[in-house]
Amino acid sequence: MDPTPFSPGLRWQDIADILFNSYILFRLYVLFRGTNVIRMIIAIAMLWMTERLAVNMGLIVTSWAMQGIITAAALIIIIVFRNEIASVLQTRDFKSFFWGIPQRQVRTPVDIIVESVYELARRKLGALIVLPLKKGLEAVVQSGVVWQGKLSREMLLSIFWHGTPVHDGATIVQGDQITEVAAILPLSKRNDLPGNFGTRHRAAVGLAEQSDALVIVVSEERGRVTVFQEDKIIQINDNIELDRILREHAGEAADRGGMKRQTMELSIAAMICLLSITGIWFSFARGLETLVTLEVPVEFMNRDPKMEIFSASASSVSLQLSGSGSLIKSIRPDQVKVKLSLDNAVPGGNLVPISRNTITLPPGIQLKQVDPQALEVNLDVPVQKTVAIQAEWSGKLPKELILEEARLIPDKITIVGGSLMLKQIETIYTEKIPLDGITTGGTTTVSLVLPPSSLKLENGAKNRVEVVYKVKQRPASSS
Ligand SMILES: Nc1ncnc2c1ncn2[C@@H]1O[C@H](COP(=O)(O)OP(=O)(O)OP(=O)(O)O)[C@@H](O)[C@H]1O
Repeated sequence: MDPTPFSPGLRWQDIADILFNSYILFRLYVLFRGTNVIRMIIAIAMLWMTERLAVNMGLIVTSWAMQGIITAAALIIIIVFRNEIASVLQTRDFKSFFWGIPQRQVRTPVDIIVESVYELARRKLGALIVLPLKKGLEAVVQSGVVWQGKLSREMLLSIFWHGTPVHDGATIVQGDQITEVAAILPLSKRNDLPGNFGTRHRAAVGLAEQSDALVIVVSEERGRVTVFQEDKIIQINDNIELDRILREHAGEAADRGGMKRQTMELSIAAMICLLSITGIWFSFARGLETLVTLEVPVEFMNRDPKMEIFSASASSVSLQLSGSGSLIKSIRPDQVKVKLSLDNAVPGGNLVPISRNTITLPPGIQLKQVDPQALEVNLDVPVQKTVAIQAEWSGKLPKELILEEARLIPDKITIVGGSLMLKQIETIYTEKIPLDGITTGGTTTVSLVLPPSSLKLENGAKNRVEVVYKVKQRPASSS
């Protein structure tokens, strides 16, 4: 099939690659949407794009600085938002990582809060309850104790009971969950606050000023309930009024998750994920084509177990590969393999071709050239043979002497090699023993010469023989 102009040579694996990674990115977005983490991730993605642009334009210092900022920002995300990340991960079940759209706002059980607040007021237990809306609170609230518990009247009463170690500070309620307790809120610096407002009330005013959260205070001294929203301070007269205000706040939160709005938001997010991954994929897999030559060792497979490889014309081959610069740079040696099958090999010489399907390459890398294109591989059945050893003399004795006798110890040796090779070998020679300079008999120790390197001596046999020789005066008649 002729590939489209947009996607020259795009394989089904490439499409699967893009779709799979886009889906993973989309799932991350779904998990973290609405939190500050996602805003930071988007900021990092934009920095990364700027960095790529700077690299392409050759802006050395900008790209270098961007890289540093990206690394620092990634660390900052993990450190600053560790509670938010933990709370997202802990409140989701395994299935929701891969499927489904978690409701961003589970409706806050207003009646439970109203009932608990009035019970706290009746018992004169001081309380500070925060109901966040859209903005994350990490930047303004000093995190207290992460608390993953379903909201209930009993839970709220026990948190603010004096004997509890976490009764100091604020409790944060998200949807139907208590997510944090003993949190420290920023104190307001306003100087027009009523005289009876101590630090609890001042902390409530401070948070309401700096976020869109609604804060409820139960006064320990007077048992009064006050609600703080933006710069408003609402003295609550009865539970009906509190119920109304909380419902308005919860309704606003739920509205933000309206179906139409949500579908629109998720469709745009899915689109952006798909476009980003496609962009990354193309810049990664289809960047400027780069060539590289690798020397790869050859692996032989499927050899008849009775036979051995006695020699091969090369132990490695040179592969010329092409692909995008980033893919070429990321090749690991274990990803490139040349595996030659010897299942049709016969004893003796075999010409084994190195074709494309004997070479394993990482995805996205193309083979341009192989050198050599075939290997001469010598296989044979290994056998043993005992052969005679002969001394190899070189040079000449002084004129008046002749070699009377030469004895080798041992005079036979067992060698191991391919049956075809051994058929032709009856004698093994010593290395050259120079005759020049010999004037008397003697003994010398010399090595053996094993002609083809594939021949070996039997296990334990020494590669040296002793040569005992005698010389005598040449008879006058033979000179
Ligand atoms: N910055 C803060 N963040 C969260 N909670 C705080 C903060 N400052 C004080 N608190 C809470 O307020 C309590 C002290 O309340 P304090 O009596 O000073 O305030 P108040 O406004 O007079 O309240 P109350 O009417 O209940 O006495 C502390 O024990 C603590 O639980």
